[in-house]
Amino acid sequence: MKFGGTSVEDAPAIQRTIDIVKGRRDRRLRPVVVVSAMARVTDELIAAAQHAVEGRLADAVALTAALRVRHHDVAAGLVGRKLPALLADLDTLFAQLDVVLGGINAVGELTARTTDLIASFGERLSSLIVAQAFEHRGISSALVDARTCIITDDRFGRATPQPDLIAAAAQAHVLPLVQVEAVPILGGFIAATAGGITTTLGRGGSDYTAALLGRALRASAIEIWTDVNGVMTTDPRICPDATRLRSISFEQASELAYFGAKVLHPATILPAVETGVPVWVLNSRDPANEGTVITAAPPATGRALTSIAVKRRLTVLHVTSRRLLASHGFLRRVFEVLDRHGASANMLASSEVSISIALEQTEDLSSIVPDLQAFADVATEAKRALVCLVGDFQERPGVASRAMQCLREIEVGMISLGANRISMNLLLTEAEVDHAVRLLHAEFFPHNAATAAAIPDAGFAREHAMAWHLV
Ligand SMILES: Nc1ncnc2c1ncn2[C@@H]1O[C@H](COP(=O)(O)OP(=O)(O)O)[C@@H](O)[C@H]1O
Ligand SMILES: N[C@@H](CC(=O)OP(=O)(O)O)C(=O)O
Repeated sequence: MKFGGTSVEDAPAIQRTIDIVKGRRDRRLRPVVVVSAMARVTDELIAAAQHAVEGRLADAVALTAALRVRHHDVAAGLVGRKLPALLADLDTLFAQLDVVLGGINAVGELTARTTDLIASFGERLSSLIVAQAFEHRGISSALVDARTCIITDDRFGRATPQPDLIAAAAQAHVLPLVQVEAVPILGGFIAATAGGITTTLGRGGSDYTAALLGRALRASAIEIWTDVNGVMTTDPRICPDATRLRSISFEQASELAYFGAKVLHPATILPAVETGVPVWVLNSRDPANEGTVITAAPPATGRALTSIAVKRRLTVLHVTSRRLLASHGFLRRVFEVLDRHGASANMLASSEVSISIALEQTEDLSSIVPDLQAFADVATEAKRALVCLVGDFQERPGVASRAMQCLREIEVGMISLGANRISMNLLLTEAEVDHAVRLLHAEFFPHNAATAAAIPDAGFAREHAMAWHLV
């Protein structure tokens, strides 16, 4: 069971989280709990590191002081007499954090490795509080440092998990607790190399931690508890009339997650696909809601589209070969550059002598562009966003033309269709993307509330949610 930042953001949220876990235990299930940092904490830790490296140590320390007050306040609402000991443990972590920030400031350098160390404090703090809060509620639990279980390579910032090492570590550190009916509590997102250096799984990576542990422990379900009723027809922050999907396939959910549906980390699905374990997305503010179940073969919905995702902060590189004809080998050279920088293209369009590539703004563009300019002309367009329409494009051939007709007044910079049977991607400016999503959502989900009620329930949802257990 993974509880995201919003599910542990304050004392009432943590109490709701404990109620949900207790509900599972009352049904004789044996949960393992993964928690994220409290909402917005990871962003603030990274901002503090940025202040420190840019010479503003006072601003960095002011941010950590505010985080300290917030964590103290949350702890005060949860643990009764054990509060002084918990505050002392929290302060030990805050003191370590300030030492690292001081080091960043002194050296004037912030590496990916140090950023991971700084970011790790969010989950280390939240898991400490949550574990104590469980104890205070009389639920036997144990804090497990995720860095002893989630072993990765040393690709700091987005490390790659090592499944065999994770399986062995989870069997050694987590399973014995489950067997004595204690609830293991781990921070998500954080990990370590086999040599013990702190890494992270990339932003939003707590979902991935839960899925990795689920596979390692052969759990019979992975539950992602968040602040919405499940995977929706689009981001409800863009379209408040978005509705919950009762079920969705691994394949479609993975596409949505990769192309920006923040509700799920893109890698979460992989361990579940390998073991065939269902992934549930559930609302910790409304635990009675059935949520969304992600499985290999969900029931058909009869809808043309399943959902619409948005990925922002993209930059397009228009790369044109200087040899106008016979540019044999040109694409190979372009991809070699991307490969060298570990950059992956979110979207591509090509002609004989040119290729347009949408990359995440965070890629190392200041190195990629000069490397391409060694053999090509490069023009860039920043502030682009990708809209990903997910559905069954093979069964419903008219979807693409309907989408384009609907966006006739919006400039679409690139289109990608046909790479698979389940998605179509459109590239727009960031300024127009919300409007475009609202138009598309109104077109494909016109009477959303009414249609949702009319779709037959997956039927197995509630029963299935109650039936999982560790095998
Ligand atoms: N298709 C979608 N379905 C549901 N939520 C979505 C979707 N796309 C984006 N979101 C956003 O994802 C948010 C949940 O993700 P996140 O903020 O990371 O939660 P948590 O803190 O629980 O990990 C929702 O509040 C919603 O705004
Ligand atoms: N705290 C990390 C990991 C995470 O998964 O968070 P959340 O579950 O709140 O998206 C982040 O902000 O990236």
